[in-house]
Amino acid sequence: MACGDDGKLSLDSIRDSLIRQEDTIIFNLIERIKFPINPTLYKQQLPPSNISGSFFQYLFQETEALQSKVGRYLSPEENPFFPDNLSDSIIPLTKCTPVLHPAAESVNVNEKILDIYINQMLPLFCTEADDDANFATTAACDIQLLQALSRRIHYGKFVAEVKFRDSTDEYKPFILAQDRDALMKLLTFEAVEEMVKKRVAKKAKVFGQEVTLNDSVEEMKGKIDPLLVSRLYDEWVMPLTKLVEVEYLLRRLD
Ligand SMILES: O=C(O)C(=O)C[C@]1(C(=O)O)C=C[C@@H](O)C=C1
Repeated sequence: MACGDDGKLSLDSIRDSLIRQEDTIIFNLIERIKFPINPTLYKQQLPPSNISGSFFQYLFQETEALQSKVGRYLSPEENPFFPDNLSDSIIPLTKCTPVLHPAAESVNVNEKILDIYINQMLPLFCTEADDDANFATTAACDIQLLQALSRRIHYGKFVAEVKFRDSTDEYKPFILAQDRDALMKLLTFEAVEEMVKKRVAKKAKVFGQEVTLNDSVEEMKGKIDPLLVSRLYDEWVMPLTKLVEVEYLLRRLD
């Protein structure tokens, strides 16, 4: 959502952005699964070391701190994983009318995303082969992928805002009653979710194809299992997006 795009805010335009973000997530996944899990990266400090926490945490925190200095977290689309570790931006804030309610800043599910990523996603997508010692490169892929997942999931704030603006009378009573279940039901479109699952599986098949100059139409094993990508969206990406939507709506009238 670029600065000044408020007038173009519609459910269709927000969904178009979610569709484009699928490409980023799938390409980043393909990059990450070139490497095994590399568990040492997340578990222990690598010697010699005077850092606290895992090597991955260190790299991620330092990356965020640097990106924060150059304005990454001035964007309402970006949500930090380590908000307590950020430096002020040296880039001045662009003056544009905020699209989201100010309470949006307090909605951040990155702790959940990181936990699911390390403990459930990586074992599902990556081989458990021995560490290959490509720790820094693996972590760089992780950071890109986690930031893409986080951006997609927190886009739920924009989805919720547009749904609230389009159907204020329907949402308002449930927000006033702080009724999570009713909000969840109201914002859910099962047919859309089915389309998303099918589309990401198809994209995974196409993006993961081996491209050769040999014209014989031999089916080759793709770089990524399309069913796993569909499962990623079904079990984590869409439920977390909906959680963000509910959390945002609960605060929308504050
Ligand atoms: O497109 C929407 O309406 C959304 O809220 C996004 C989304 C998703 O995460 O893709 C989430 C909930 C809906 O049930 C359908 C799709």
